[in-house]
Amino acid sequence: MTFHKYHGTGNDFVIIDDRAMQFDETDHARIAHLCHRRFGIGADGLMLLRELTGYDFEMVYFNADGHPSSMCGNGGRCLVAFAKYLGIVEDDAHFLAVDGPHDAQIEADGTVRLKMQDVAMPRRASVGEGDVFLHTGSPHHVQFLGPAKMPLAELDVFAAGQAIRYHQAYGPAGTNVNFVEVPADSRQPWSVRTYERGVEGETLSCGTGVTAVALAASNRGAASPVRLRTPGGELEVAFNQRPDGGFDNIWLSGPAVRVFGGEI
Ligand SMILES: N[C@H](CCC[C@H](N)C(=O)O)C(=O)O
Repeated sequence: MTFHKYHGTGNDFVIIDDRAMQFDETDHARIAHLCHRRFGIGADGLMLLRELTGYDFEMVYFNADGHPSSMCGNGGRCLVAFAKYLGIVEDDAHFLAVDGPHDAQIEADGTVRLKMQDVAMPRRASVGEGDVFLHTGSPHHVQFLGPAKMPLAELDVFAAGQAIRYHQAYGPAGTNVNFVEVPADSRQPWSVRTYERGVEGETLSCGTGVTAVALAASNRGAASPVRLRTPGGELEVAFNQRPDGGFDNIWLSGPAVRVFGGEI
């Protein structure tokens, strides 16, 4: 069976064209093995592209722990790029993911723009002074590091992220955790580092995470489109804020790169 390795600003994935429905999605141990950084191919997640009536394709997503999870923004962008690589789509895509339908556009330079589901108004997080929580297809806790706090580059994201991810306030499902450095000028990129649930560590970027950060930053002076700087590269989030404080017409944009392929 052929696999394809993609990354979107360093958030990386094993992708399989499973239109023939050959892959056993219940074999969580095998998925975790394929994502293992030493004993497998290595990835933050694995995705299956499958056929579905009424859509160009269906996105089936698993975290590196081998279990299915909520929406993956960078994964969705990579799967659209893969669908073009397969010749399934040209420059527009309409697919179904775990959180519902998504539209996407592929620009001439390869940038993939992914429309996200509407997002409710951010709510005060029940852990962390001043922290907020949003669900952007995946659950995200957002902590803005004020000037008095440690610089983002020096933060122990694993320890700080793990403590919030497993905090009782988030129950057994937990959450992803994003730490944000507020730029002096809100038009500059907002720097983000993310601890990802289901990877159980820091990823080089997180698409639904930077989406949560951009929307939360809109209440701190950021205006659409917001540029987000992650250790894996730069992403952009455009959005409309509704009168009720929620958000719609949300687009996550950035690169999606095919790295290599092989057989498993
Ligand atoms: N780990 C996330 C799913 C992947 C999110 C991330 N890779 C993205 O790009 O949105 C979760 O279990 O909620």
